[in-house]
Amino acid sequence: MKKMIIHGGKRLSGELTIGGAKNSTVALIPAAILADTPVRFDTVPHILDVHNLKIILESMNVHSTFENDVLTIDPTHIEESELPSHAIKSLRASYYFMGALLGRFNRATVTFPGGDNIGPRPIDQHIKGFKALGANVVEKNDSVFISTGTEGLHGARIFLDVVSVGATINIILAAVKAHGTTTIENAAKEPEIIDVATFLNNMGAKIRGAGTDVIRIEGVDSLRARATHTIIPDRIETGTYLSLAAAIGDGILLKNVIPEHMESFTAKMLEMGVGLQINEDSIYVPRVSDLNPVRVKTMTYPGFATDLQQPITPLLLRANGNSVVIDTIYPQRTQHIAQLRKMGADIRVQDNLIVVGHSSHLQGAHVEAGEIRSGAALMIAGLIASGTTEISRADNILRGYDRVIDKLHTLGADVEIAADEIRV
Ligand SMILES: CC(=O)N[C@H]1[C@@H](OP(=O)(O)OP(=O)(O)OC[C@H]2O[C@@H](n3ccc(=O)[nH]c3=O)[C@H](O)[C@@H]2O)O[C@H](CO)[C@@H](O)[C@@H]1O
Ligand SMILES: C=C(OP(=O)(O)O)C(=O)O
Repeated sequence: MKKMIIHGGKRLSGELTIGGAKNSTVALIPAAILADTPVRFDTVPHILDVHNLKIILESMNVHSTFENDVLTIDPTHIEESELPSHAIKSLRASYYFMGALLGRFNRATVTFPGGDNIGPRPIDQHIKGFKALGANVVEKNDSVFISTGTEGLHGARIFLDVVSVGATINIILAAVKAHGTTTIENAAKEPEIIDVATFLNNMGAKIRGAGTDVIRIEGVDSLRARATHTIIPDRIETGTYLSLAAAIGDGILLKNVIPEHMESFTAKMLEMGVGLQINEDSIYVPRVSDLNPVRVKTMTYPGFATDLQQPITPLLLRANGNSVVIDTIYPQRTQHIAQLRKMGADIRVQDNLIVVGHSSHLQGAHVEAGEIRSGAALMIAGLIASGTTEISRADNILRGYDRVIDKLHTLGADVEIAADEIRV
């Protein structure tokens, strides 16, 4: 494990370019094994999740190369094999190998995924979808065994009881080569789902309605890549830097942004009084003086993303009054609270709400990144704080933030990654 060391209190300025979306990338890489040709992705983020997905691919004799933001994957010699449980456990999205292997081989054995510790994360809707497509699913000894008879998967109508990004994508991956038509109702609408559907459609898949709550998939026999797929910009990385820029910036320009994906977040910042300049594919954040407190309630897309409730918190600490945060997706996603309090933040849980009060001074401290987005919140708080902040378990940040140290240096931050002390 690594630690992030921040010497805070410096105003930051300049410009940076947002990377490809982590939550698209971690679905696109498993989706690549459905292809009968090599595939290429551009603007791939340099994150630990990609590194671990490459290890999983390699275990199946799927070679990949990653150079200059371009990831090339050759699944033409894929072999069924036992997937490395350490890599599978390192990220949540390894569950996409269930749908992708099922689509490719009509069977899959995958260890239960790992990922962020943000409260219960069942996968019952994924399993319900696989079963509806005709698969037999057995959960045993921390693994999920999925198989079909010789006839393979067939199309089905699936109504999701819970709106789930992962279940929606996993069912698409399984259904894309199934016999007949699959309909997913009450599907999730996140932009990353459209990105995955676009990639598959450009290879010959027939997926309609991605981005709405009804998705129709007509199964096809073969998928062949014809062009490089450019991954959409990461809206969570964008929101994190927007928060950082408003909290401690003297003028910061974020490039490679899709402003339509950011509306719930930018609307909240405008409500706070941040004079954002929103352009076609960039957003400029000027220096901010007074900030209004706001209420943040996380919802499925296009609502305010759960993955941004922690990154916006350091900005809420600067508002002139009490803000309130309610996470309806992951109510237990509160690891940042105790850590921010160590830095002198006025943040507490009250009647199931997170109340964030005005905190005029933050002091550097030893804190722990229990998960990716609490890590992002601590990183911003550390940049604001006087003195030195050491964030242990910083791998949780590196898991999903593209070249974060380089990007912070571009803005003038004093930050580095170091090996954490060995624990016995
Ligand atoms: C790799 C990836 O894309 N991760 C994102 C994805 O996670 P992930 O796809 O795992 O999250 P889901 O959209 O599935 O979860 C949404 C809600 O549904 C519940 N649920 C989900 C599946 C299921 O079978 N049963 C069930 O009850 C979950 O507990 C949660 O309360 O969407 C989350 C919600 O936007 C984000 O925080 C994650 O960053
Ligand atoms: C929860 C997240 O990631 P994952 O689903 O990969 O654990 C996140 O990106 O905030």
